[in-house]
Amino acid sequence: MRNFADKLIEEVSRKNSALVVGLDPDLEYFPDYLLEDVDLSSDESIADAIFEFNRIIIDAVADEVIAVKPQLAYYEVYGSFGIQALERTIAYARSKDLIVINDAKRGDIGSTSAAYARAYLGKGTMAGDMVTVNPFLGSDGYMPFIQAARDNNKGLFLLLKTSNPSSHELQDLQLANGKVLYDMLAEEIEKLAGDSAGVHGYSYIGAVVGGTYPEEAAKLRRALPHSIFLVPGFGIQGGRAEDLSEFFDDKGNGAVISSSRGIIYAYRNQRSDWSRIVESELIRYVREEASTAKEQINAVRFHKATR
Ligand SMILES: O=c1ccn([C@@H]2O[C@H](COP(=O)(O)O)[C@@H](O)[C@H]2O)c(=O)[nH]1
Repeated sequence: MRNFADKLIEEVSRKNSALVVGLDPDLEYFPDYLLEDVDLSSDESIADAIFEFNRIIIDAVADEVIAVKPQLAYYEVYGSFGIQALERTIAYARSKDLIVINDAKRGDIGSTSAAYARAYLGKGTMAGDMVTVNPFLGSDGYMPFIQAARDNNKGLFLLLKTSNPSSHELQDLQLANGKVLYDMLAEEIEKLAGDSAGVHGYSYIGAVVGGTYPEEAAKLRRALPHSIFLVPGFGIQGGRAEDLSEFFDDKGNGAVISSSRGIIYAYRNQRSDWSRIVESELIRYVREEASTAKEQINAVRFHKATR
């Protein structure tokens, strides 16, 4: 049966891109022209600037990426106006035929997870197509997301091996049965994903695997043949393009690579006077960076496929 992973894989193929752009809007890195008329004491005014920034980024990269990944923290910080900026961003991305992955990292006791799942995988204005889920409360914490994804033909990514430097502190813990925690979780995910594979062989139940951990990714790729990996950590966090082949399968499928700051603030690496750039320059730097990232990813994804 077709599922959301099929749609994701077909979009990667249609656009020849496995790149996701993260929308982590931070005023500190906005060019001056975007802040000229902003009242920095007003969350409403800031939220308008955030949406405007996102709109420009989406227009700049829409042909180069398959999805946007709003990081919810950057919207929640501005309260209800921030949430409105998120809702407008989601609607705008959808109008450009982009998949929306809400990076929410939600997870709670079952009843609360069910409410989160309705919010992010239901039909409301904050709902995207996929959501990141924290599975560390156990199966009653993540099953409501799986049910909601199945019922609404959407998808999710369970945190498995995250990109941050201290992810080993808990995720790599050796258990009494001799297994490592993330390997154990991978076994649980595969039981669910193996039963819900779509026509391209992948489930709508994916996993987050950090681009900073290619060795672990190689092992997890074998353990999870039915789960698409959402791979953050590429670029600014140190994940290297040449290591990304470990995240893909032999057909060049099975992973989407996310980059936030490296793309949306690309102008900061190009110009020491970046704060003074005008809109046409912002668009050019961001588009060029997205195009470069897409090509770098394609080089390794297809390299593995033909090896
Ligand atoms: O393991 C994880 C899970 C999520 N993230 C999120 O992705 C972006 C990364 O931003 P960059 O600017 O590309 O470093 C950010 O929103 C994180 O919260 C992650 O980095 N690692």
